Amino acid sequence: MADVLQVQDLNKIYDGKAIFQALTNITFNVEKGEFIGVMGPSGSGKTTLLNLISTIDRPTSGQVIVNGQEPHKLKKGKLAEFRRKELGFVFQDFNLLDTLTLEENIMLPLTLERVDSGEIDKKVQAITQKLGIDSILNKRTYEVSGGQKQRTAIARAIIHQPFLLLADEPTGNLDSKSSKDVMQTLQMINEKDKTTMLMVTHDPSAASYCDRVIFIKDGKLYNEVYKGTNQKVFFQQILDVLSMLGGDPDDLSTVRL
Ligand SMILES: Nc1ncnc2c1ncn2[C@@H]1O[C@H](COP(=O)(O)OP(=O)(O)OP(=O)(O)O)[C@@H](O)[C@H]1O
Repeated sequence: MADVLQVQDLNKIYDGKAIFQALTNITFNVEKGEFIGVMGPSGSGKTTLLNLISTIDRPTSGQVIVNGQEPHKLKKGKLAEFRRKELGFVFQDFNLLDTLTLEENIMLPLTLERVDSGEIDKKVQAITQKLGIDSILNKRTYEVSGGQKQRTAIARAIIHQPFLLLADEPTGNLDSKSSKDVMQTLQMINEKDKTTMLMVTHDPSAASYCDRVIFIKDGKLYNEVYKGTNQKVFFQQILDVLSMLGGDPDDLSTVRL
C-alpha cells in the first residue's frame, strides 16, 4: 500500500520568551486507509504534531507530505484550498455553530464551496443516514446530546470527502457510551470510505479502535503498537505502553474498561 502521509524528520522549536523544542526528529509513514492514534503524556507534543500535519502551524524543519504534496510549501491561497479540500477536522469541543441547525452545520463546507443545492441535499441525506442523525437535522446544537453533536461534527468533517481526517481528542467531552458510539462511527467511516485518519487521544479505549497507535514522549517517538485481530488485546497493549511511558497519573483518568 502506498504511504499517503509522510512525516519526515519533523522538528518544532517554539521560539518565544523561552526557546522550547516541542518535537525532535519525528518520522513515520501512514498508509492509505490507515487509522492512526497518537498518544503520550500531557505536554509530550501531540497537539503540536497535529498542528503541523494540519498546517495550522509550521515546522522548524522537516517535511509533511500529504498525498504527494507538501502543503507547507504552498502559497497562502493554495494552502487554504488544500485545507478545505483535502483535510477534515474533528475537535474535542465539536466546534459547531450554535445559531445554525445541525443540517446547516453539516452542509457548511459545501455551501462555502458553492456546490449545487440538489447535490448538497443528496450528500447530507446519505451521510446523516449513515451516521444515524438524519431524524434530528432540524435541531440546534443545544437540543442534542454530546454524542449527537460529535456525530454531526464528523458528518461536517467528511461531507467533502477529505483525503485525511484529523481528530483532536474527539471523545474528550463525552461519557463512555457516547465515546464508544463516536469511535464506532469513526471506525465505520474508516472501513467503508477508506478515509485515512489520525487521532490524538488520551483515552486508551478510544485508541483501541485504531489500526496502530504511535506514542510520543518528550517530543520524540517512543513506541508504536499495531492492532492484531483482537481489540481487547490491543487495549491491554496500549495500557502497557502507557504505564511504561509514565507521566501524569491524571492522563489515565479517562481510562474506561
Ligand atoms: N505556542 C507555544 N509556545 C511555547 N511552547 C509551547 C507552545 N505550544 C505548546 N508548547 C509547549 O510544547 C510542549 C508540547 O505541547 P503540546 O500542546 O503539543 O502537548 P500535548 O501532548 O498535546 O499536551 P496535552 O495532552 O496536555 O494537550 C509543551 O511543553 C507545551 O508547553
